[in-house]
Amino acid sequence: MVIETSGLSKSFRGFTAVDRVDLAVEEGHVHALVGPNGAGKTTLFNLLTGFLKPTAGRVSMAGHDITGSPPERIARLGVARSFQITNLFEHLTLQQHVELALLGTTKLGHRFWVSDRVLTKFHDRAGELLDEVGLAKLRDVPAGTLAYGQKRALELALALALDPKVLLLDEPTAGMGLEDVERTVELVKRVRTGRTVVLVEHNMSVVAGLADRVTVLQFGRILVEGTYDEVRNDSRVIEAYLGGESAA
Ligand SMILES: Nc1ncnc2c1ncn2[C@@H]1O[C@H](COP(=O)(O)OP(=O)(O)OP(=O)(O)O)[C@@H](O)[C@H]1O
Repeated sequence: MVIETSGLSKSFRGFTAVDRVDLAVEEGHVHALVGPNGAGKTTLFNLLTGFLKPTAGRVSMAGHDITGSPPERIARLGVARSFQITNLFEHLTLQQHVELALLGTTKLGHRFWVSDRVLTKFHDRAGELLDEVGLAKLRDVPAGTLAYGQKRALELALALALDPKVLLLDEPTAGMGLEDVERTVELVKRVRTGRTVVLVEHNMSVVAGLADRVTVLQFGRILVEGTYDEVRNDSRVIEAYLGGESAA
């Protein structure tokens, strides 16, 4: 197992958002976390990446106990995360974004100033990564001019620049139109090779198309786990979603 949690819990002022979760993610799998709004998916994600510290329980990543470790240490173990909320520099080009991400993976990234010559070294690799996410043609435009789906693709390129063993995707298709959703599914299929992917995803056709394994959360707990076909026909899952809708 590349990711394992045991009894993982997170409470906010007495409210338990993640409740004794035992999650096991197999190496090479695309593992989806689904569940109705407020089920605890994002909180669990934040616990896996170190953005939140658990109230109880343990997390291990690639055999290392990372319980309570800061995000930087977890990232150094080969874990990269693509954020739901884009955090790009409007005026930097796509090429510059990826070059800086690549630079960040080296010791040079800690220097305040780096020569153009050094940046040039990353030029080719950045081009390859942009090509991988379908943005090669737009390499010289400022990120601020990109459409929403393209910004998400750029974010993925920035995560891939870290060459992660584990890629965590937080609602990669949120806010996308059908065409971008389909493109993103194809993209994830391409970049999953040699990696483990954990994704939080609301769109069930995306989950169906990508996930080897699905964990359904409800009220912070694991409700059901299995393949997509197993969980989609499970009466508890149907109930959880219908219950969520009627309450909304
Ligand atoms: N920082 C926080 N302080 C207090 N409560 C929080 C905090 N973060 C999350 N919660 C609560 O924990 C519960 C789980 O939230 P979380 O965002 O993890 O759910 P989710 O499954 O990701 O939902 P969604 O699908 O709507 O994104 C919610 O009831 C939320 O209000």
